[in-house]
Amino acid sequence: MQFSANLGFLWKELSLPDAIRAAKAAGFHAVECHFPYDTPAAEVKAALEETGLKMLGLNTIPGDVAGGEFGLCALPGREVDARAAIDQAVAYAAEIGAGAIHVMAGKAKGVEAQKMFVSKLRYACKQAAPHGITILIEPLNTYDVPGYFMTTSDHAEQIIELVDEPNIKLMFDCYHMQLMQGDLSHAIERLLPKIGHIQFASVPDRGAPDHGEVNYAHIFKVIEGLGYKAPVGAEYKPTGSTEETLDWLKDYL
Ligand SMILES: O=C(O)C(=O)[C@@H](O)CO
Ligand SMILES: [Mg+2]
Repeated sequence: MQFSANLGFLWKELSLPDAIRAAKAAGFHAVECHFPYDTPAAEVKAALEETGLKMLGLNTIPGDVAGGEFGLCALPGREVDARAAIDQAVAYAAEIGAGAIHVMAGKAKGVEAQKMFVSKLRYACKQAAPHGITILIEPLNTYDVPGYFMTTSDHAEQIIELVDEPNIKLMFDCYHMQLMQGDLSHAIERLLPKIGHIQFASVPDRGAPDHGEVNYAHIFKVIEGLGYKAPVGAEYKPTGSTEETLDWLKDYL
């Protein structure tokens, strides 16, 4: 098994380049992040080159989070902002050699939101394809993000079918999926051909994967047994320092 450190949550107190270095020192095989845009891409690229780690993915901007937004690309009427968010993510990802972009839908419901999201995803796929970048969509749980457009893997599959582009995939976050639907082992097996990235955290507290209602030693065996080789994303919120939460990783180094 290989693991990616999600630097949106791990080593959050460090600058992004230093967080990349910390992930390398801890033994992670790759990194991923949420919103890298305050850090010049050249600095991130230099840290990736120095450590030899790949940035697996980043997100489109969430919009006005303090004002309740969490993504723009399914919001009817926000065409210009959504395209700008996608253009920004593609330019940044291309510069640092990132493999994927999570296009964040936002909080919206209904037919117009669905039309908006599908059309923005087609746009994102087309912009990303020349750079070899995958577009990811991620259902989020309704406890953490009430009102988010997409909350189940069934809905994500429907969107992927409607978009109908070769470079759109599902971000299967075990944390969200356990909260929304459970049955993780079967779901991962069934959805595997559509999965572009897997993430994990304990449930329900979104901590390290060594406690809570999901047995990740088992889930990692399932993933490995299915022949999934890409690094799986540790996207959890450390209590205290990140290093203190990494005992689980030592079993795989
Ligand atoms: O919240 C998550 O889970 C993510 O993976 C993020 O990309 C969205 O904030
Ligand atoms: Mg996630």
